[in-house]
Formats: sequence, structure tokens, C-alpha cells
Amino acid sequence: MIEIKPIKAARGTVEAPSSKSYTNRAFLLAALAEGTVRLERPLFSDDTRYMRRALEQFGVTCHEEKEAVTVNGTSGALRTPKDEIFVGNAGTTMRFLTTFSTLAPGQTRLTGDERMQERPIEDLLQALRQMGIRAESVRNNQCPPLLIEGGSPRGGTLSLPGDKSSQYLTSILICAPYFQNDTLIEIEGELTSKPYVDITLDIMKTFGVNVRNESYRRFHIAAGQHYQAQTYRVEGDASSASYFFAAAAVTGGAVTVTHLNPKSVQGDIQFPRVLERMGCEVEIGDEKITVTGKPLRGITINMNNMPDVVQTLAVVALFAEGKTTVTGIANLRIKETDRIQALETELTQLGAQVEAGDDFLSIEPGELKPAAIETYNDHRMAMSFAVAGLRIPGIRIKNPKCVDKSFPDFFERFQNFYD
Ligand SMILES: O=C(O)C1=C[C@@H](OP(=O)(O)O)[C@@H](O)[C@H](O)C1
Ligand SMILES: C=C(OP(=O)(O)O)C(=O)O
Repeated sequence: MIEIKPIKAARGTVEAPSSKSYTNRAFLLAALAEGTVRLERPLFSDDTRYMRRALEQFGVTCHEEKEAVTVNGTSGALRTPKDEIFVGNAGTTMRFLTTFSTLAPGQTRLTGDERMQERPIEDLLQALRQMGIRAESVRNNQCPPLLIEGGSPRGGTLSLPGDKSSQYLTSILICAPYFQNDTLIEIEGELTSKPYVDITLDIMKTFGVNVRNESYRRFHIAAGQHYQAQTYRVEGDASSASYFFAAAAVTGGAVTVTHLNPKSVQGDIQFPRVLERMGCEVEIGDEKITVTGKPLRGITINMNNMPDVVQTLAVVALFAEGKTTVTGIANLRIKETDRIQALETELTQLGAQVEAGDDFLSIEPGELKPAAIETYNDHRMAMSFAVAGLRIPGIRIKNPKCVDKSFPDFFERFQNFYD
């Protein structure tokens, strides 16, 4: 348990850690590339460590330096992992490796922690089965553990529901250039979390592979394209930066976050604009963004493009005048925890009036009071509610180590910064 001390106004400059989403994609592209790829400034955290270790089980050799990892590309010739692959609760690692496993001969078994074994993946398995691949949920409950029988996936036309997670689509997109034939992925229904697909297309392009995106409904990938060896620098994580911007917003301070690409395709790079709508001032610099806190007003906003900063916004809403309503968030219920329920419980504990539905949450600030915050082993619960502790005396965060998933030194950076 860690206690957060209130401060007058958050002021200063802090560096964002590197992007979890880009790092895990970069590892996979590098593993498939022809030749050696040097990844500069990858994120070192639980989720990316699980990815790297898994790749080593597929016979990919990596060499770690201080701020870089060198990956020896396999040109797609993977070894069958001898042992089951364990990925903790890293959604990207589990989902991305599911299609990757189809490129290795023989059977690959993938599993994760208790929560990962409750996170659905059946839509992706069904899409892989359309290529004649054997892809099974071992307990037949639509969730990991999985058994994937690899070979030479044939590609062709695949249909994939888009409403639960964009990670299924990313998983297929990354591997499709290595299928036997061209691939057409047809999305059923509305695709959720679209900017994460933009991240996928962006890094694939940098590595030399093109995808034709027809309005997020159909994606065409030509077979025979290859990822090219290169030095690739991972940009900063816009989701991780959100907690520092929120600190400025709720305390009326001014915070600059560096190691950020203001032109990034990460959806969460727009979070400062959300704070701007609530009343803050935003200044965009070269590789940095500054947010200055001002009196805040509640807003109504669809956050489907920014699922990972909904918790940050919900905490900021505690300090705004009037109600904040967030919509478009149904898939928050299948992330590290049921985030809609977790927010409802913890915000209510702090004294807010909260209404939650299948895909929305509304927060009416009330008289705020101290509490021990349950994190439900969700890194974003820990980091978001730390922000509340800058204003409300007596906020304690249970199980703060859960931040290791994406931002291992979060509390050091957060507290050093304000001391
Ligand atoms: O592709 C990615 O890197 C991610 C996609 C998002 O998941 P969904 O597409 O399941 O919303 C996001 O929540 C997750 O943290 C990272
Ligand atoms: C949802 C998240 O992660 P994942 O789905 O990759 O486990 C997250 O980091 O907020």
C-alpha cells in the first residue's frame, strides 16, 4: 500500500516511458524481419518482457543493452516452442502471439494468469479457423489457455468481428504478409479502438509492408512482403503521460511531458485536448506537451478511440464543476479488470455519484473523502487514483506493484516529481 501526499500545484517536467503498444509490435516485426533489427528505447515492463521471452521460445535471439535490444530476425522461420508460453495478463502479447503461433510448425500452447483466462479471444480463433488452422480454447470457454496448430496459413478472405478488441485485427495484420496468399480481412460491425490499428499500420509501413485500409471495414495485405532490418526508435507512451497531465489539471499546476510525439497516431496523444475541453490550456512543443490546469467543467465524450485513458479522465472528473459522461466504452469490461465496475466502486468510495451502464459511465462530483483504493491488479487503476491523492488527503493505493505491467517506475517518477 502506498499513500499519496496532496500538493499545492504540480509543476515541472517529466519524461514519459516508451510506448507499450509500439514496443510489442516492434518486437514481433523484428522477429519476422530479414536480418538484424536494433530497437532503441523499447519499453522494459512486464508486458514487453513476456513478449520478448515468448519470442525466445520461438527461437528468436535477442540481445539486451542499456537502452536498446537487438533482435535477430528469422524471415518467418520459427521454431515450435517446447514449453507452454505464459504471458501474465498482457493482452497484446497473448492476442498478437496467437496468429504468430500459426507461422511455427507444430503445436503451440499459450496461457496467462487467472484474469487472462477470463479475457475472450474466440473471435480471433474463429478467424484463424477460416484458414484451416486448428485454433482451440483448451477449456472450450472462448478464453486462453489456447492450443494453436501451426503450418503455412493460407490467407484468403477472413471475417472478423470488430466490437470486442482491435488487438485481434492487429494480430492478423502483423502476420498476414507471411501467409501463402494475399489476405482480405472483413470487419463485422463497428471496429473498436481504431487508433491502435493506426499504430499497427504505421509501424508495418516503417518496416516496409503496406496494407490497404478501406475505411476500417476491409483490410488488404499482399503476400510476399517482408519486414526490413533497420534501427527503430520507440516513441513515448501517450497513455502513460496522461497521469502527469491529469496531475496538472486537478491541481491547477503546469506539467510538461517529454519523450512524446505530438503528431503520434496513438489515440491517447489527444488526451490533452480532452483536458482542454474541460478548461485546461495545452501547449504543443517539439517532442513535448504542456498542460496547464484551470478551473474544470464536466463534459460528455465518446472515448472509444482512447480506451486506456478513460480511468484518468474519470478521476479528473471528480474535480470538475458538473457531471462528466463517458460513452463508447463497452470493452472496458474485458480488460485487466472490469474497469467500468472498478471505477464505479472506487469513485463512489471517494464520494462521487456514479452511474454505470453497459457502455457508459457518468460521474457527478460530491464531497470527497479519503479511502484505500482497490486496484484489482489493474495498473491504470493505481496510476489514475494516485492523481486523486494529489488533492484528497489520505488516499492509499493498494497493490501499487501492479504498475509494473506498463510503467514500472511510475511511483518514483510521480513522487520525485512533486517532492
Ligand atoms: O493494440 C494495442 O496495443 C492495444 C489496444 C487496446 O485494446 P483493445 O483494442 O482491446 O481496446 C488497448 O486497450 C491496449 O492497452 C493496447
Ligand atoms: C488494456 C490494456 O492492456 P492489454 O489489453 O494489452 O492487457 C492496458 O494497458 O490498459
